[in-house]
Amino acid sequence: MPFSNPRGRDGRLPAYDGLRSRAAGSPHSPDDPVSSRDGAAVRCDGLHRRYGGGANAVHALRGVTVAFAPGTFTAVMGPSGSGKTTLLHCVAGMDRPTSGTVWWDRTEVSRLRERRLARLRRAEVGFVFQSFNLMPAMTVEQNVTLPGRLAGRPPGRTAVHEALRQVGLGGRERHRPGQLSGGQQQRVAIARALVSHPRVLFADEPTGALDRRTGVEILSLLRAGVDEQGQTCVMVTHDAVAAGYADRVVVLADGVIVDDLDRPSAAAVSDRLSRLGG
Ligand SMILES: Nc1ncnc2c1ncn2[C@@H]1O[C@H](COP(=O)(O)OP(=O)(O)OP(=O)(O)O)[C@@H](O)[C@H]1O
Repeated sequence: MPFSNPRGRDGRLPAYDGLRSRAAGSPHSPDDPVSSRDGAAVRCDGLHRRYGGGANAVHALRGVTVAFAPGTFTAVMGPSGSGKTTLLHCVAGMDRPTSGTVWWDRTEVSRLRERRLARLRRAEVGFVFQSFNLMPAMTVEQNVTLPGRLAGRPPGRTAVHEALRQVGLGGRERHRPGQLSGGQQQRVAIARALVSHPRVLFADEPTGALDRRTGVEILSLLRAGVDEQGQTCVMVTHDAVAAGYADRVVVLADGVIVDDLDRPSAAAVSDRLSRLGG
């Protein structure tokens, strides 16, 4: 879905009011960067992911090494089937690489046993999906608290209300997802992802199911989280202009990184992708 160019003539992104007031309380604010072996919030080294075996094996990732610095917004792009979602799932601890390592700060998560990984993932990683993935029978408030409750660290009521207020949904705590628009549901998903102040927010095509205007609101919200809270965000997208909200664009093709672009224009991204056939 195409979006209008988010940057003004001065190259700046439009301001968004959401999330601003949480900056001071964030454990990952720009003044307090997450420390790690090399300063990265999350990194992976030599990541391979093979699905199946023998003649039917699919090599989705073929040696990906990439690090995401704290307080930055990265877009992951590439043709369909290039391994974007697989990379996101492996780095977010939702899938196991066949070989290679994934680090969150000083913890090598690719070595952790399932239970410990699940607990750490719920506490340290936020995930926003294209299809929102809310529980329809639960209220908005219950949806936002669910990952924390599963991790044994339920967020306080004040934190939940504050997170909802910051995504523009104050007063909707008792609504069910079915009573909200698509954009509002994605805002609930963002509040759910951010309420625990995750090390990294991963988003897989977060605007893919939304109209253009609503998509821009969601991208602005993600951008504001980076600018105002020092949130680290990694987003898979097919849209070059959506990628314009990011600081950096990592381009995948056939399971390897073929480009790593610093604040490219939408035109430069489109050109790179069209040369890849994406
Ligand atoms: N569970 C699976 N079993 C087998 N093959 C898979 C599985 N998941 C992904 N693949 C394959 O791995 C490759 C990479 O898939 P992936 O979904 O990561 O690509 P993508 O770049 O995110 O694609 P798209 O843009 O179409 O969503 C594809 O060839 C895909 O068919």
